[in-house]
This record gives sequence, structure tokens and C-alpha cells, in this order.
Amino acid sequence: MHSFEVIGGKKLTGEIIPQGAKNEALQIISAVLLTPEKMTISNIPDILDVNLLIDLLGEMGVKIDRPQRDTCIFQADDVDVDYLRSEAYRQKSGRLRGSVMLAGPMLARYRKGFISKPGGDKIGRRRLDTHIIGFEKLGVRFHYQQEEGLFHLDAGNMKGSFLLLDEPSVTGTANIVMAAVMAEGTTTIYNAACEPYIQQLCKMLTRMGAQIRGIGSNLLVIEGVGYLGGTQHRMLPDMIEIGSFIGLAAMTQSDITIKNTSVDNLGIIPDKFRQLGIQLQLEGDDIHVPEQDVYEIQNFLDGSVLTIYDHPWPGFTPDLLSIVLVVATQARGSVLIHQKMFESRLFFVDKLIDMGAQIILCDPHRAAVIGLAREQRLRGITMSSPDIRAGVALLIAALSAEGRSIIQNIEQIDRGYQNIDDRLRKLGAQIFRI
Ligand SMILES: CC(=O)N[C@H]1[C@@H](OP(=O)(O)OP(=O)(O)OC[C@H]2O[C@@H](n3ccc(=O)[nH]c3=O)[C@H](O)[C@@H]2O)O[C@H](CO)[C@@H](O)[C@@H]1O
Ligand SMILES: C=C(OP(=O)(O)O)C(=O)O
Repeated sequence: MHSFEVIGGKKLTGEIIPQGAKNEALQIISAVLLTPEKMTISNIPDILDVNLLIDLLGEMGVKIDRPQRDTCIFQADDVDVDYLRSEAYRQKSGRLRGSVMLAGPMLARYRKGFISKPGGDKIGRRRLDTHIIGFEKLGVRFHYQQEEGLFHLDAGNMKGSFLLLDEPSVTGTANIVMAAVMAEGTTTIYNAACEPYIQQLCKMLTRMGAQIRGIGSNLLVIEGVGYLGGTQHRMLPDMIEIGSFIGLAAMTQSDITIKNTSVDNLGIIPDKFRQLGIQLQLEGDDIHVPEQDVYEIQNFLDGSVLTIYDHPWPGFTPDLLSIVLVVATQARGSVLIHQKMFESRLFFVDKLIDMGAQIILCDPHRAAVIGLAREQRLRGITMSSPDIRAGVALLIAALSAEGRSIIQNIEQIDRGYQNIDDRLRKLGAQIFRI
């Protein structure tokens, strides 16, 4: 188990390029199972979760050529369907959330699928009802085998249908779309997730020969086709990494330019940081965060205290709330952070409180932050990273703090941030892997 040693309090400067998007990569790489033809995927982030998924595909018999670290050519022309029942599959897939999205393409192509308890962040209940009920509406039969901890899915003859999802689940929508593109007839998915990563998946599937209308909306209409061919696809930059870098720059009083951010795909993210008083300058597709002494949290128009909460796209992503929370600890003013989707994602605030932050954890979903307006610095401490985004929030806190911090359990951070220590050192950060 590695840790990061961080000597805080240093201002950073320079340019940083965001990695390809983790959560897009997990969808796109699962989709290569839909065709026996070659799929060339680029801008793949070199991170634990994505590499695990690529390994899983390799073990299923998918041919993988990796001419560059960020590019893979996949060919799923000889897949071992039964591998998904093996103990090895259960072990590996249990380490990442994204593995659940192998089921949709497997059902489409082989009419069979298995879902074991997927991994991912332990941030509260993460149910799979939307996935399973969605498949069921397409005619898939399922049974849960308790001893194996495995959902067995059997598609027989999958038929398009009308689906009103009980919630716009991101991986659930991706899974159902990937199953429906090769089901017979028309599938209508209402209350679908519609974030840029789902849009990217749908656009790629269309290039492969799928027929999908309504891309970008919460109403997708899919006409099933009998065959999909190969294509090329490039991942968007990771919007959560971009948000994390904005927060990092503000909190450490740094001057950072985040390159090639695909601003049009960031939705409301820049505005949420602006509500915290952070200046952002858009320079083409780059975001420049200039050095700022104090940033002041805005109130709502009626003068009441700002609340920042998560909401399905185009609302604010839950994956950036931990970052917003940590950044608010050094702002002038107060904000209520309301994490509606996940029930165990705010508990890391006890570490920020130990560092000197003023936070009241009202309940598992809400934390009130009273900003210190830089009148008092946070103090470095030893802490452990509970999940991927809390891990980066703690890293940002440590980089801004007085003195030395140790962050343990950094495998959580490595799940989603590529060589973060090297990249931050290039900006002048004192961070060491120990
Ligand atoms: C691999 C991947 O892509 N992971 C992302 C994906 O996870 P994932 O697809 O697992 O998340 P879901 O969209 O299914 O839902 C996340 C949680 O929010 C709850 N929920 C969801 C929608 C809603 O309207 N109300 C509600 O309460 C769900 O019950 C669940 O507990 O989407 C999440 C929500 O953006 C992100 O945090 C994860 O990073
Ligand atoms: C919760 C996240 O990831 P996962 O769904 O892979 O656990 C995340 O990326 O913030």
C-alpha cells in the first residue's frame, strides 16, 4: 500500500492536460464486445480501473493491441462467454464499477450475460435495479444465484420495448442502450441519463451502424439492427479531473491553465466554481485559473446562503461535490453542500475538520462549510483516502496546508487519476509517493 507525502503551502504554476475521461472509457471499452471487427480507441486514461477492464476483456479472449499507452485496438472475434462465470472474473470485476457494463453488449451479441457484485467507490448503496429491470423489459430472464453472488441473464429473443427508467442511472442507461441496439424492433428509453459520456457512446454506436435518435436528451429511441461494425473513437477529456484542477488552483492560490478542456461538454461545472467566487478565464478550449487572493462565495439572489447539490446531467455531477466542499473551506462566506445521490460520501470531512476547517456535518447528506477566507491555513496531518474523489479533495487540502501531510490508501486516487503525483510535481507541487 502506497501513500503520498505532501509538503503543503506552495503555489503552483503552469499548464496541465486533462486525461481521457474515466467514466466514458468504461462505457466505450465495454462496447467493443458488440462487434467482431476492429475498434480503435484513443485518449484512454492510464488508470487502474480502466486497465483492469482492458485486462478483463483480454481474459475473455478479446485481441488487444496497444500501440501507444493511450490507444488500443480491440477485436472481439472469438470471445469466451463462459469466462464471465469464472472465479477469476468475479474477483476482477469486483474491483471496479465499470465491469457491470459488460452485460449489455454480451446480451446483444451472445444473448447471455452475467453480473457479479461490481466494485467501485464504497459511497453508499449502489443498486442495480435500473439495469436488471431494463433488461427484463427487453425480454431478458434473470435469476440471482446467491452462492455465486451472480446474476445470470438469458436473452433468448430480445425484443424492443418502452422503458421508463425509475432513475436516470448512468451505467444503467449505457447498459440498456448497448443491449437494445441489437434487439429486435424499437426500444424507447425515457428518463435516460444524457451526459456527454452517454452521448459519446451513442455517437460511437451510430458510427458502428446502430440507429439511435434523441442523443443528448432523456428520450432515446433505438431501432435494433442485426450487425454492428468496427470504428474509431476518441475519448473526451475527463470533466471530473478538470473540475479537480480548478479547485486545486483556487485552493493553493496558483496560476494554472488547463488545456483542451472541451468546454462545450462541461455543462454547469465552470458556473458552480464561479459561484464559489473563483475566477475562470476561457481561452479558446483552455481554462485559465489566475492566482487569486480570496474568493468569495456568492449568495442566492434573495440573499440566502448558497447550496450546491448534485443532480443528474445537465445538473451538477456528484463526483465533484467533494472537491467543491474542500475548496469552500478557504473561501470567504458559507455554503451548504448537499450530496443527494450517495449517502456515505461526506464522511471524509472529519479529516478536514482535523486539519482546521470549519465544517458542520448536518447529516450523511449535508455539510455546512464556513470558509476561513485564508485568515487561517489548514494544518498538515496523516489521513487515509476513503474514496476516489474524497482522496483528491484531501490531496488538494494537503497541498494548500501548512506543513507535511501523509495520505494513505492512494490506490483509491490511482483508480481515477493518471500519474497524478508526476503531473502535479511538474506544476511545482511537493508530492512524493512513499
Ligand atoms: C463508472 C461510472 O460511470 N460511475 C459513475 C456513475 O455511477 P452509476 O452509474 O453507478 O450511478 P447511477 O447513475 O446509477 O446512480 C448513482 C446513485 O445516485 C442515485 N440516484 C441516481 C439518479 C437520481 O436521479 N437519483 C438518485 O438518487 C442512485 O440511486 C445511485 O445510488 O454515475 C454516478 C452518478 O453520476 C457517478 O457518481 C459515478 O462516478
Ligand atoms: C464514483 C466514482 O467512480 P465509480 O463509479 O467507478 O466507483 C467516481 O468516478 O467518482
